[in-house]
Amino acid sequence: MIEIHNVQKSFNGNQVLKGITCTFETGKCNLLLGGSGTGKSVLLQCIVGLMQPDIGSITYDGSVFTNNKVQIRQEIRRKIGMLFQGSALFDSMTVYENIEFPLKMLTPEMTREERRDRVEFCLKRVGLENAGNKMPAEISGGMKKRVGIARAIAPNCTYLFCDEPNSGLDPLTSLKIDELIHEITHEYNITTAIITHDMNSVIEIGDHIIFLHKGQKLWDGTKEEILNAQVPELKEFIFSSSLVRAAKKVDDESEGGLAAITEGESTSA
Ligand SMILES: Nc1ncnc2c1ncn2[C@@H]1O[C@H](COP(=O)(O)OP(=O)(O)OP(=O)(O)O)[C@@H](O)[C@H]1O
Repeated sequence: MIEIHNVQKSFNGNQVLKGITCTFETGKCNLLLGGSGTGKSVLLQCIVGLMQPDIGSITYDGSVFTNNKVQIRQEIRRKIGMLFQGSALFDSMTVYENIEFPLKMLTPEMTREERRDRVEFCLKRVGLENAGNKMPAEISGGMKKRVGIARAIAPNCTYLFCDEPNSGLDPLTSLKIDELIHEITHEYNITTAIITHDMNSVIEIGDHIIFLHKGQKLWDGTKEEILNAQVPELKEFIFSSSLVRAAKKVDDESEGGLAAITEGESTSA
């Protein structure tokens, strides 16, 4: 579990994070939801140590991360896997080499054969067992995300951070990437945090959702609870989604629209 307590961050007098307190639960997809400019990326950067909060604390499974000794921060960092928005693969390396890269960096004690077994396992787990020799330029956006996921989990990460994993993908590919992240999270009991403003993802994989608005946490709960949340800013955000509006229309006209979605029946599409 990652515990975030009263995290504040300002830039030149502009307070971007106004005292965020929340938890990312173990073995769950924790979604950081909110509109543009609400501070999701800044919060994520503070959590992984790319940025220092002005005030507040971040604790990983009981180990304090903020302002702790370099060695302890490095130990925590080694357990973090990142899936970047644009996948951020190394263009000059093959898919195999991209996935092997963090193993070489983080686990120098592994033999070449052990690395090969791990890379092949991860490639298989993300459904790319035949793509190891391809270059990033030769594969689709969805495949690149899969490689990014394989690279993130290769060193057996305990924590997985995904920055808008669906950006640039068509709806069906987005759904498959969401499902893959969700499966891996539950299978390996990873604490996963996902930045998103996609209501589809909320409905598909939102085990725990944290809604940010103007640098504040206004609500958190599950995907089953979110449609009944009585927070005006959250309601406005939810019903700005055309998917939810369409489902509500069905709900109003008959039975089962929104309920059907929250029960996951939309995945059959
Ligand atoms: N390094 C920085 N220096 C100054 N201001 C920054 C910096 N990083 C972020 N900001 C500001 O912080 C605010 C929140 O930005 P952030 O990127 O966290 O939003 P977001 O919720 O992730 O938005 P989006 O969904 O559009 O990516 C913005 O006003 C942004 O301009």
